[in-house]
Amino acid sequence: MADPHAPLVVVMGVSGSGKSTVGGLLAERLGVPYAEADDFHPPANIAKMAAGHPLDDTDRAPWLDAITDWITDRHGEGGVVSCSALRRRYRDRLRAAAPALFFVHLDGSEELIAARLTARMSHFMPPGLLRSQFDALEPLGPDEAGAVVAIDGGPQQLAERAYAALPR
Ligand SMILES: Nc1ncnc2c1ncn2[C@@H]1O[C@H](COP(=O)(O)OP(=O)(O)O)[C@@H](O)[C@H]1O
Ligand SMILES: O=C(O)[C@H](O)[C@@H](O)[C@H](O)[C@H](O)COP(=O)(O)O
Repeated sequence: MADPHAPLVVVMGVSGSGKSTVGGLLAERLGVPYAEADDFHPPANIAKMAAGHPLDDTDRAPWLDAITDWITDRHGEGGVVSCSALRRRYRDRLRAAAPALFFVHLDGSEELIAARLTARMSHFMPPGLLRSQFDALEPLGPDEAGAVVAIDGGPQQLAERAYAALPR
């Protein structure tokens, strides 16, 4: 039976902030399924980013729709999805699928994230797009259910910080 208290969490932040790493560990800790937002992009979006161009709202629409469907399916069952969710209106869209959706924003300096991105191997996202991600980023508003987690620390430590930040 569905657990009405099963947490449904979006791990958000700019490219390279650690969403996939921390999201996977958090899902394990919670014992709920994990989804990687990059898997929801149409191939054209991946090609555009790989070619060094930031996505716009039109590109992101089908991607957000697909993530919204995943969240709708997990509503009442719990789950963790990594998704940059940079703009408030993107988060509003995701939240419409599950009003109790909780956002964990992985927050760190551009310098630290650029260093991690540059070291990351075999990924389509060029580090040169990081500035555009910070430009698009709208931090969580005071009326949004969520928490900011600082990314200075190892993956397990950050997953514990994220876990501790979830509503009880
Ligand atoms: N807490 C951390 N400490 C050091 N390196 C990290 C940490 N979290 C993630 N990384 C590394 O930084 C890079 C970006 O992390 P990733 O999870 O892919 O970020 P995102 O999903 O937000 O793009 C990867 O190479 C990952 O192994
Ligand atoms: O909306 C966007 O501009 C993209 O979705 C972007 O935010 C996302 O971060 C990329 O898919 C790169 O993937 P990583 O975040 O895993 O680097």
